[in-house]
Amino acid sequence: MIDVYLLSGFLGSGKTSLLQHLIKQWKAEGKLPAVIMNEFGKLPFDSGAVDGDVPLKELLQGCICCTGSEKTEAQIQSLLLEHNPDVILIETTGAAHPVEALDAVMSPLYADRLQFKGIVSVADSKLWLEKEKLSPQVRMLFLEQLRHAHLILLNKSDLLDENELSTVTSGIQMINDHAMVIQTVHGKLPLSFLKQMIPNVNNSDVTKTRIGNELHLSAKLIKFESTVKMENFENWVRNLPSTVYRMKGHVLIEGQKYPMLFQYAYGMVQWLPEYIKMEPQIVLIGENLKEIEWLRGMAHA
Ligand SMILES: Nc1nc2c(ncn2[C@@H]2O[C@H](COP(=O)(O)OP(=O)(O)OP(=O)(O)O)[C@@H](O)[C@H]2O)c(=O)[nH]1
Repeated sequence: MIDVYLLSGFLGSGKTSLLQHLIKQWKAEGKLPAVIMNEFGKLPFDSGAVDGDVPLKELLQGCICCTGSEKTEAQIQSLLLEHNPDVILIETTGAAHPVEALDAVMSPLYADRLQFKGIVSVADSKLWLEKEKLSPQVRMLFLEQLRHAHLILLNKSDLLDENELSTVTSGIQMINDHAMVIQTVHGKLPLSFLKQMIPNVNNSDVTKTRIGNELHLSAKLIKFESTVKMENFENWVRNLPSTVYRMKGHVLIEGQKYPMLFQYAYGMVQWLPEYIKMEPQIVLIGENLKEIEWLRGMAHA
C-alpha cells in the first residue's frame, strides 16, 4: 500500500518547508515520494520548491475542497499509473478545510492501493498568539485546520520564547487532545513521526462544514512594469492592511540583476536572490484586496 499524507495549515505557516524536508528524507532512504500541490491563485509559485525528479501534479484552479474531487482523483490516478510512487504527499492550500480536502482525495477508485495515514497540520506559532486579530471566519479556518489534525507541527518555534511556546502548546492541545504536537523550525520534522502515525482516517470522519463558502479569501496577481526601490516596496508592504496574510513571488528591485524572491507571512518579510530571470510578479492572498492601493511601478493584473 502507498502511504498518503495530507499536509494542512494556514497560509504561510511552513507547509512547503515541511514538504521539502520530508522529500529529502524519503529520497535519502531510496524511496520515491510524489506530490500533489494545490495552490491558491493560479500561479505555480511553489512547484519550483520541489526537486525536478519528484513526480508532481498541481491543482491550480482553486481550493482542493471547492473544485470537487474529480480533478484530484484524476491527478492521483495519473501519479499511480505514471510513477508508481512509494508515498504521496498532498499539500493543500492554506485556505483549505482539511476534512473537506480529505473528502476530495478519498475515492473508491484507488482504495485498494492507497493507505491514508492522516492529516499533518502546520501551525504558525506566532500567529496562534495573535489569532484574535484574524477575522472570525479566517480564525475559524485556522482552528479547524488544527482541530482535525492527527499530527500538529508548532512551526516557527524559533520566533517564540519558552513561555510563549508553552502557552501555544497548551492552547493547541485544548482544541485537539488526540494529536501529537511537535515544535519545529522550518518544518524540520523527522520522518519517524510520520511513520508512527496509525491510519485512522475513514469516510465517517468527514463532516462537511462548507467553511469555504463563508470565507472571503481571494488571491490577486500583481505584475511589475519597472524596477522598484526596496525601501519603497517595504514601506508599501508595512502599510498594507492586516488582512493581507500572504504574499510571494519575484520583485524587480533597483540595482539587482534579476527579480528577487520575495516572501511575506504575517508581517515577516524574506528576500532571497535569484540566479535566473524569473517573471517579476507576486501573488497576494487575503481579504478585502480590492481596497489596496498599488505601489507605483506595479501593474494591477
Ligand atoms: N522564522 C521562521 N520562518 C519560517 C519557518 N518556517 C517557514 N518560515 C518562513 O515562512 C515563509 C512561508 O513558508 P512556506 O514553507 O512557504 O509556507 P507555506 O505554508 O507553504 O505557504 P503557502 O503555501 O503560501 O500557504 C517563508 O518565508 C519561510 O522561509 C520557521 O520555522 N521559522
